[in-house]
Amino acid sequence: MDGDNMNLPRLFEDRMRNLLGDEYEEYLKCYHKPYYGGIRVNTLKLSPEEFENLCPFSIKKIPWIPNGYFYDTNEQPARHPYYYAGLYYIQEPSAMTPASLLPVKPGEKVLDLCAAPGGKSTELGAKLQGKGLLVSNDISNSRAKALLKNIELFGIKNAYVLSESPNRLAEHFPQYFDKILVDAPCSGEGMFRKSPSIMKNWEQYGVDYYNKLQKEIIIYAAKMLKPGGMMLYSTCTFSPEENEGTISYLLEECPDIHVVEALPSLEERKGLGLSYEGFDRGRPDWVNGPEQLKHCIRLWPHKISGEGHFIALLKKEGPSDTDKDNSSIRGKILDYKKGNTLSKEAEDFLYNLSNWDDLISQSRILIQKDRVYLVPAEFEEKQGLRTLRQGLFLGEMKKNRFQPSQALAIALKSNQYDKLINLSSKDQDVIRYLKCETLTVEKSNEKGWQLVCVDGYPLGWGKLNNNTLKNMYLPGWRWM
Ligand SMILES: C[S@@+](CC[C@H](N)C(=O)[O-])C[C@H]1O[C@@H](n2cnc3c(N)ncnc32)[C@H](O)[C@@H]1O
Repeated sequence: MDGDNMNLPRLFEDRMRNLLGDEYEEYLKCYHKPYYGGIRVNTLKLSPEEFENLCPFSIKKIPWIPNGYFYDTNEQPARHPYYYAGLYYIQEPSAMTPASLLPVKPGEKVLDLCAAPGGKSTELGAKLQGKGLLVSNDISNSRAKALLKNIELFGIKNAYVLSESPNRLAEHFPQYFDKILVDAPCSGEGMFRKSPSIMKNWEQYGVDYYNKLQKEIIIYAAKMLKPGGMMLYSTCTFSPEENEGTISYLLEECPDIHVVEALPSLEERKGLGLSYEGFDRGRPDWVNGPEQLKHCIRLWPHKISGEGHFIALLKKEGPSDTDKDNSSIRGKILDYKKGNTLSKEAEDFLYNLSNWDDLISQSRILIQKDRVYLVPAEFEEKQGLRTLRQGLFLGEMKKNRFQPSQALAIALKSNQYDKLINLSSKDQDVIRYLKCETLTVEKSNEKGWQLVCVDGYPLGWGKLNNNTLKNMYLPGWRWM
């Protein structure tokens, strides 16, 4: 068996043969197997059990991800209204592993340094359950826009989306974060099967180019980690230089950081109903590095049902904060610019949402010009950072009207707003709504803003006048 019909770079083949020895033939067979599609449930909106009952596709549990499923790749989960309701993220199964193994607790300050398009940030945000702070960053502004959309679609309220270089962030956030994820740019060897075009990039830049970048990034990340904090480094590549090599470099530069065990104990696994069968360990011998690299995790496509990943969980020495749930922080109306206050219409709209008190007990209101935001109470405003989003954009005050935002609609639960238009996912009107068309509805006596839902999950706003629903769905998100 060989990978010839994949046209793998010759140098890559030689390197892999060298690394894998007897296993190399097994590894090559993967290039002739179908791709594994994965769906990860958004636990901000529903539980895995609720999703299993609702799911219109045939799915099977991913053994190592509590909220992850394989789906039949003949199906198109991105072409379903539930996708537009933010009920799940479509993600390759091994790429679900890093965020699932970083032990994030509600109330913590979490950084995702290389976050776009958000595959891991959306899970970190879900783990925070609306409490604490998520800073999601990507150096690329265009990629950060895709990240922003996914953060909003997931209904994450307590996120800042930034587009900065790691060194600028490190200047602003010294020893600030409880948890950091560094899903580093890499040579992408684990992506060759799914996206053969990545091979050209590999040949052009090579392993050394990325390794230099990774070493820079991980040192800046280490500077932003609190004593006692934890950082998870991951790549989707196999080369030892970019994996054990980067971690070995970090351990030398930062002697207060150590690799720790990332997988739950056998007993915990049983309790959680999870299995890590096929997971391999890091290889200190490949980089002449310290024994602790054995705690790293290697996912190989010939050993698990996924494309492959490298993961290292790291801890900085120092006391860990055990209970971070900061629900005691009381909310207050915070107006950064004196003289700007909520209009009566905005106040009426927002204070009439059920559980509004709960929302602002974790957050503060920020008004900038006519735009109203709910920002995490934990965050101190940082001047001069390229910011795509600060907390949850609630809406805009326009003369004597308040226009609620798409982000607010999708962050709400249907029981938080009393004027609902709830469509069935089988009703063609759902697609018409998502295509931004005007709908005719039977409800005629409730003028004004309506929250349009699919099977009880919010999609966006509409404005009702008699039987006509003016479509207020965000045009940039519409069904194409
Ligand atoms: C592997 S991808 C991240 C994927 C993302 N974590 C996810 O799960 O959707 C790596 C990201 O690093 C970003 N990147 C590239 N160079 C960087 C740098 N010098 N500093 C920070 N991020 C960088 C890229 O724009 C890219 O989005």
